[in-house]
Amino acid sequence: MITMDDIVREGHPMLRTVTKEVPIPPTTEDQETLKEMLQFLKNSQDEETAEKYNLRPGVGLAAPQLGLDKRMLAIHVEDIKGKLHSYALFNPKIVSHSVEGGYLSSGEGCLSVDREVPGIVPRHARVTVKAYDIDGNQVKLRLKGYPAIVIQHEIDHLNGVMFYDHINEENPFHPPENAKPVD
Ligand SMILES: O=C(O)C[C@@H](Cc1ccccc1)[C@H](O)SCc1ccccc1
Ligand code: NI
Repeated sequence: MITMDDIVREGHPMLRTVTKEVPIPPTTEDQETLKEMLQFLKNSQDEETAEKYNLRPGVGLAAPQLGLDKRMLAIHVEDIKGKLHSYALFNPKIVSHSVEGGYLSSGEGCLSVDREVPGIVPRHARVTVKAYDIDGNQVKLRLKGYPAIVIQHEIDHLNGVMFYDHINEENPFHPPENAKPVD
């Protein structure tokens, strides 16, 4: 099982790498890894398991955070209406997005960053993502709200981008133009 020991931290070169597409159909090895990534998120959100294995709660995880040069990610997060968005994706791509921006008013964190970095992270309010599911089938997701923020955070990891790269240095809490808080 994946634990915090498997997650690379700031300074690791893979966190600043534009990662490689995964061959489709996926190999059994890549399928197993992606399944473990989703299971990590479920484990991290289960109080007993998280305490037993000292897991930080996570709503998303990208393969480069495990030191893997692969474009694959998992998200496991409820939206504001309580609908669960649980996805394990190969080669995700944002194919369109809203003009309107969105952000978490409390800012963001990262399992690969062992420090607080305060500030608003400007993102798109809504995104349409094309990807391949665990079986190698093409999927198209239209996400808004918190799930949209999470998948943008994870796709950033596939491109070597950290959440704090987006924070306004002069005024970290300046609300971005034409954007709304999603939480
Ligand atoms: O490091 C990661 O990629 C996982 C992040 C994902 C994240 C996405 C959007 C906004 C904040 C974080 C972790 O989930 S950070 C820990 C966490 C857990 C629950 C809720 C918010 C943050
Ligand atoms: Ni992160």
